[in-house]
Amino acid sequence: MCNDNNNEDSRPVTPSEEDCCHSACDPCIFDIHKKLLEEYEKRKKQSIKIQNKPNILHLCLYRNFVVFNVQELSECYILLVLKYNENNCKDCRILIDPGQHVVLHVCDTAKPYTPIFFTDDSIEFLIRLYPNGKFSQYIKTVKVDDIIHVRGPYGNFKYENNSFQTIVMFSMGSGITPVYSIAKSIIDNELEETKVHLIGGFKNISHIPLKRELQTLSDYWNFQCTLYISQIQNGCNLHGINVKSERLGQKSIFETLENKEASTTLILICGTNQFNRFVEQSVKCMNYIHIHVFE
Ligand SMILES: Cc1cc2nc3c(=O)[nH]c(=O)nc-3n(C[C@H](O)[C@H](O)[C@H](O)COP(=O)(O)OP(=O)(O)OC[C@H]3O[C@@H](n4cnc5c(N)ncnc54)[C@H](O)[C@@H]3O)c2cc1C
Repeated sequence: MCNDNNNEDSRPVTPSEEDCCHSACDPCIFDIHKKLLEEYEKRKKQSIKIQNKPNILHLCLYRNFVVFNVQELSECYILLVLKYNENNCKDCRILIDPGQHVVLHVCDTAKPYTPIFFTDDSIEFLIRLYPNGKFSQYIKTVKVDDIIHVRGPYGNFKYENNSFQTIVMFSMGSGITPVYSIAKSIIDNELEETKVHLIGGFKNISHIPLKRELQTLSDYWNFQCTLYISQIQNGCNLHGINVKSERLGQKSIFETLENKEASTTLILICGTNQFNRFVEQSVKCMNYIHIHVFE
C-alpha cells in the first residue's frame, strides 16, 4: 500500500505493479501515491524552513573536512569523500544545490570542484588527474584523516521542478560533474516528469567516469545517456548507454536536438571554454534560448 506506516513524516512508499488492480480506478493507487508524495514534499520543505538548519559550509570561511575515502577510479579519475567531524555545529548540515561547486584548499593551492553527491555531513567529488596538475596530483597523495579546507557553495544555476519538458546536457570530460548531479536529483525525484538526456564526450573508454552510476540512471524511464568516444579501439558495450565511436561535434548536436521543441527544452553545457563556446553557438543557431553554461 502507499502508506502503511501512518506516519506523516515518512516518505510514502511507492506502490508496486501488483498493488494496482488494472481496472482503471479513479483515482488509481498511483494517483493517490503521487498526491501523498506532493503533500510529503511540501511538508518536508516547510519543515526545512522551520528548522532553518544553518549550512556547515560558509561562502567566505574555510571549514575543515577530513578525508573519509580516497579511491583511484581509473588512470585519470579519483573519487574523494570528505567528512565534517567538528562538534561545534551539531545542528548544521551541508546544503548545496545540484550543479553548484565549492572551493577545495590544501597547502597553498585552491581549486573549484563540483560535488557529485552529498549527505548532511559528507561530500563526494570526482577529480580528474592531470599529469602536471598542481591540485590533482596533490590529491593523489592524500590519505584518510588528512584535512582539506572547503568553502562555498557557489554557482547561480537554479532549477525549478518540472519547469521544462526536456533537459539536454552536453558535457566534456570532468564537465560531467555538475550535469550528473543535476540529472541524479531530477531522476531521484518521483514527482519529476522532465526527460533528461545526458551527453558526454571523452577521449577513450578509460576516461569515462561514473559508468555504473550512469547505467543505474539509465534504468529510469526519463533518463537517456549517450557517450561520444573519439579514440575508441575495440568497440564498447555499456548496458543501457548509447556509446558512439566519434567526436561530439556539430552533427551529433544537430541529431540530438533536431526533433526537440526549443521552447520547452533546457540546454546545459559544461566542458572546456572552447567546447562551451562551440556548443553554445551551435544550439543558438538551432533557435534554442534556454541555455546555461557552467564555467
Ligand atoms: C566551477 C568549476 C567546477 C569544477 N569542477 C570540477 C570537478 O568536479 N572535477 C574536476 O576534475 N575538475 C573540476 N574543475 C576543474 C578544476 O578546478 C581544476 O581546474 C582542475 O582539476 C585542474 O587543476 P590542477 O591544479 O590539477 O591543474 P593545473 O595545475 O591548474 O593545470 C596543470 C596542467 O593540467 C592541464 N589541465 C588543467 N585543467 C585542464 C582542463 N580543464 N582541460 C585540459 N587540461 C587541463 C593543463 O595541461 C595544465 O597546464 C572545475 C572547474 C570549475 C571552474
